[in-house]
Amino acid sequence: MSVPAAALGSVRLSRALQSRMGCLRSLHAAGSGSELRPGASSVRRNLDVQTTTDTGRLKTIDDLPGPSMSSSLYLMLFKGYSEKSHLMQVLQKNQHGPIWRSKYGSFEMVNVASPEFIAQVIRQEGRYPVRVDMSHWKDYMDLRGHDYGLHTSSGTEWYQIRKQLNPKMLKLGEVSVYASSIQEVVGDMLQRIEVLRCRSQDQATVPDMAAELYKFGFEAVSSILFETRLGCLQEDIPKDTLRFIAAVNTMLMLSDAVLFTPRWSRSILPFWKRFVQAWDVLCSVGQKLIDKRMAEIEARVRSGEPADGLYLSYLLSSEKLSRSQIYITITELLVGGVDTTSNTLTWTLYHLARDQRAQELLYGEVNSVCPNKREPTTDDLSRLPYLRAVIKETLRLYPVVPGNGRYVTENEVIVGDYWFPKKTQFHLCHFAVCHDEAMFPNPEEFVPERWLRSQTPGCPAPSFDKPQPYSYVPFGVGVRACVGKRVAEMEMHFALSRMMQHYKVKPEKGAPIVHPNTRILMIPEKPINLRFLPRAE
Ligand code: HEM
Repeated sequence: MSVPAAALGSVRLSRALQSRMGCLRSLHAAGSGSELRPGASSVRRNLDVQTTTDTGRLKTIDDLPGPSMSSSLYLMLFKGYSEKSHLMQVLQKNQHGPIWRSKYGSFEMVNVASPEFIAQVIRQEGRYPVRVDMSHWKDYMDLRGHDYGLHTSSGTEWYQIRKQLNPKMLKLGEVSVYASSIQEVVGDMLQRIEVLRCRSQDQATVPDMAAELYKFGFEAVSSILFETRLGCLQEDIPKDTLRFIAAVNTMLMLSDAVLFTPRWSRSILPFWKRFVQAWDVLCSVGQKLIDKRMAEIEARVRSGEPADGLYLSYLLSSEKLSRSQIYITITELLVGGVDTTSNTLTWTLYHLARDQRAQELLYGEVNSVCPNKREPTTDDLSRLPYLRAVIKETLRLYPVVPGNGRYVTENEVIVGDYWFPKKTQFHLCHFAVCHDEAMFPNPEEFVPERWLRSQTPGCPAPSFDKPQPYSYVPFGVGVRACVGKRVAEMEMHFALSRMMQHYKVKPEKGAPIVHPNTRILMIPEKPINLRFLPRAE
């Protein structure tokens, strides 16, 4: 399953993007050509960027290099890049340099693939940044009279929601209240791994780890957002939970198809109808869970008991968001928070299984901080630098959202010696930067040590320079960066440390090398089966 490009801001050079050109409204103000080319000095005022040109004049989008539409289509249709848009970033950066233009009919976008240029876009993104138009999600919300949530809203409306969510999602001290819920889910996942491996022929292999970790991701984030357990990790998953999972899947799967096809075709083609049905299930199950929790809180308050709770209780009790804003916000948080963490964990295990040296270093570190398989606490996590480095390195190799977007509406933007009018769509090519030899030596190798700043027992002394700012932004950057970052990290850190305590992970015999495909998120191109060998008590 994948999260829609627009939802996570992944503006891909792919089939999705070509098709999107018909759906996104024209991104440039009329006449963005040479008649708008300003003198450098007038535009540089108020802009926090350093730009110089030989002529003293800034260039425009028309001066940018870039592939023709036909050559991009050729790469995608005949050269196998349709699911490898992350590699297309690298290819086109090598061909055109760190800034280039892509044109698909009337849809244009500016790709930037250096830390400096990403920084320049972000510094000029404005107070209320927008990733990309989410018109198809908004159409659904409008159809049903729902409010817009975090992904869909913009301007002050987005800011009003985001302001309420940040304190309980991004403050380290605050997110530690979710630790026990996450640990409970991790415990269930370990039990499931045990059942699956014992059931396998060799008493070790768990097939398709991505699918198993998806269930973990769904359960973990739901346990925080809905303050309830959905049973995703049970042998018999409850019917309503299956409907819920299927609805998230269908909605995301159809999201691009709905965006690709013109509005007039919605009554003829099946996509829109099924998209609406999926959203309806998603919203109704979500709403049912929220209402149930609300009734429980009210009953506790009536009987004089404290209404302690996690995230939902906080939102409900703060009364800063309307009930309908809460419904949609929680649902959108869920949509953003499942396969991002589960795919990252899958890639982490894939690499550790193939790199026993790194796995043993990690095991040694976890074991020294939490001996005898003691469950790590949030305090322990701060004493596990190698654990954090392993996750960081995985997100460098496989930034699960490989390209981010900024549709800058508030400002004109200067990048390098180019000037862009308001309403320019930028594509921040994070994957290309993370795989740039100049930023990260031996970029294709899995080297967690490059993230260590102090000596870790058993590890070589750190010999890597601190990464350049903006060269590593897997959670996005700026005020619109991922709101679930801290929760995601906690989930991944607890899950990985406890898996290491209990098992040595190895690849299946003769396991193939698995490369990523980008279907909006970077997912394994084929199932990853792993052997779990219990560690001695
Ligand atoms: C490995 C895990 C994750 C990664 C790599 C990731 C990455 C991202 C990225 C790149 C963005 C776009 C940020 C930008 O535009 O600058 C984003 C946005 C978002 N993410 Fe995550 N994410 C992860 C986990 C989560 C989780 C667990 C949740 C929910 C609990 C979540 C909820 C969201 C939401 C709601 C947004 C939109 C924020 C807004 O528009 O204000 N993400 N994420």
